[in-house]
Amino acid sequence: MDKLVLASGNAGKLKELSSLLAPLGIEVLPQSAFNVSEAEEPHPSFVENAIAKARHAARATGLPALADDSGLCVDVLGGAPGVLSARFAGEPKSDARNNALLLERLADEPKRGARFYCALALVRHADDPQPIIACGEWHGEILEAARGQGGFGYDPLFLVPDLDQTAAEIDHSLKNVLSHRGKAMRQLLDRLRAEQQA
Ligand SMILES: O=P(O)(O)OP(=O)(O)OP(=O)(O)OC[C@H]1O[C@@H](n2cnc3c(O)ncnc32)[C@H](O)[C@@H]1O
Ligand SMILES: [Mg+2]
Repeated sequence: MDKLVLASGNAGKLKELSSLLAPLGIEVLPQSAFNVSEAEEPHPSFVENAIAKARHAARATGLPALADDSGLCVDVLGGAPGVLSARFAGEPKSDARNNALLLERLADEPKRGARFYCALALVRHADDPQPIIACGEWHGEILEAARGQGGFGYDPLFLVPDLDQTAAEIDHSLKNVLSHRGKAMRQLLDRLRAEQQA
């Protein structure tokens, strides 16, 4: 494998995924370079949606594809917004409206535990029967007001308790060390390396 398509249209994710993939030393191209349309994400689990997005991009490009399906799961909301995180406040997708709705749902709520979850799926071709799957979680708490300018999505509301900083206040490289996406990607890279050595 000397080339990989990143099956995502999210600029924040693309930036994080590209820097996490740098050690692999292969050419990584966003699906926008091939005009790949947005995939359907109809499934109830992150893993299923990640596989669907990876297959869609591989089918459209003829190249191996890596997809990320991720989201925020809030304990007291029974895991919502979960797989609906990107469209929590409806169409069109808006981080600002999603964050406002999350604050509204948690108004006067003392229990604010939450986690980010990331499922990565890599397919070598569209019908690959053995996708490489890796998942990661990042635990934190939802603040009552946004803090920080970095990151994307729900980062300004996601407090990392040990640091007393939000995911939007820590720098990009520290987020990649701690995050759901960073954890999942390190696992995926280990599996890929093991496969290359086998
Ligand atoms: O499907 P693609 O094209 O990859 O882009 P998307 O933004 O629609 O991505 P998802 O369907 O996986 O939805 C994930 C949403 O979860 C949120 N999210 C995921 N990872 C996050 C992170 O690291 N920081 C903040 N929010 C995150 C953010 O709102 C995303 O839009
Ligand atoms: Mg999506």
